Amino acid sequence: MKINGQHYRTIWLAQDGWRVVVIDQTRLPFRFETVALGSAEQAADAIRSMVVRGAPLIGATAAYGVALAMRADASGAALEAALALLGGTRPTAVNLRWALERMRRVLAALPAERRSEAAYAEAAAICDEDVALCRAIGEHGLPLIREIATRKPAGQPVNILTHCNAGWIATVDWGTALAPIYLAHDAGIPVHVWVDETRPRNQGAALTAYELGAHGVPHTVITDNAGGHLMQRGAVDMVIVGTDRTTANGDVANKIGTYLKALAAHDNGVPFYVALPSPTIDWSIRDGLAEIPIEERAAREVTHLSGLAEDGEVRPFRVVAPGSGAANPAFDVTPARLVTGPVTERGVCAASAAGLAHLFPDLANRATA
Ligand SMILES: CSC[C@H]1O[C@H](OP(=O)(O)O)[C@H](O)[C@@H]1O
Repeated sequence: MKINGQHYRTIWLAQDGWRVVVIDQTRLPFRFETVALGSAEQAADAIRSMVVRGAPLIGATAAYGVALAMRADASGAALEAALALLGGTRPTAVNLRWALERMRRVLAALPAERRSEAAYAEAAAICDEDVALCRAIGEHGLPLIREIATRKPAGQPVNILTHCNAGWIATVDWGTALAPIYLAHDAGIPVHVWVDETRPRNQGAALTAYELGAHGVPHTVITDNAGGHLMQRGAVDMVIVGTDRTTANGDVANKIGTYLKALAAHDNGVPFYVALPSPTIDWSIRDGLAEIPIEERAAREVTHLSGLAEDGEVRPFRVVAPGSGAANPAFDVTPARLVTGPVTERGVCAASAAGLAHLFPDLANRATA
């Protein structure tokens, strides 16, 4: 996407042709800073610390992390060590496992001397495919917004609520949940986005608001607890969120708080869509609550907030009573029954095993083969 007229992806090769440059998302929205990753260890640290975040971008960064490892040592042992290191960074987003398994499939079969070049090529392919997948999600989600617009009074915007950040910053480009919104805005359909701040890391207030503002999309940041109130008063026409792992039958793991939005949407008859690129589908599981690992992050992410201090510096502030503990589950699971429809790169379907298998027979069959 564009920032100040310049087009960016979220990950690219440095001019030296081998280090991997990423945007440091922990510094946004107040500082636009990049980091050049030079090793698998640095890539793992970037994922673990959320310098890079978002399921598709985590997968892409891990793929390049393997390429960095192969450039240094292309032995079989080094490959397995890199896969284990990167695979242990964050447990919920299945794109990480998907990308690493794909890198293993390509590289394990090659002689060591060909692995580095092949790894960079495969990581680049994963990135290019992600851009295409996300753009296609935008195309398939656009009619959903357009249809609501036809039922609104002339000039009245379609009010869309989103949670966390599933924009271009969470992917290689375009985003997932925000892709249909960008396309609707660019097509001249009046849209307005209610942006959940998304405690504790404030991906909504810091990243989604930053993205939408840069693209000129009207939006309002709200507290996480305001969404149900707005839905009760008819101020939300649809909800669209991202996902970090969706089961074969449509159960959705996404940022903590998503489930509560789905409950409020269900109670108020508001359509609840999940933007779902196929690498985020875990075909091996069907019970999200029982089988999706939920990341527990540090209590400090709850007890402290990072923000712009009066002196213009970005620093953390304590917002919880000293001595109080904090729990920090980073995701929750929304059962398929609360999901109106996954919006995938192949279309919108029912949130069910049949719905997903109908759109992806090639992937569903491979999983059960
Ligand atoms: C397009 S994936 C975005 C997805 O990732 C976020 O999690 P995190 O910020 O912890 O990486 C959140 O669940 C978003 O919906």
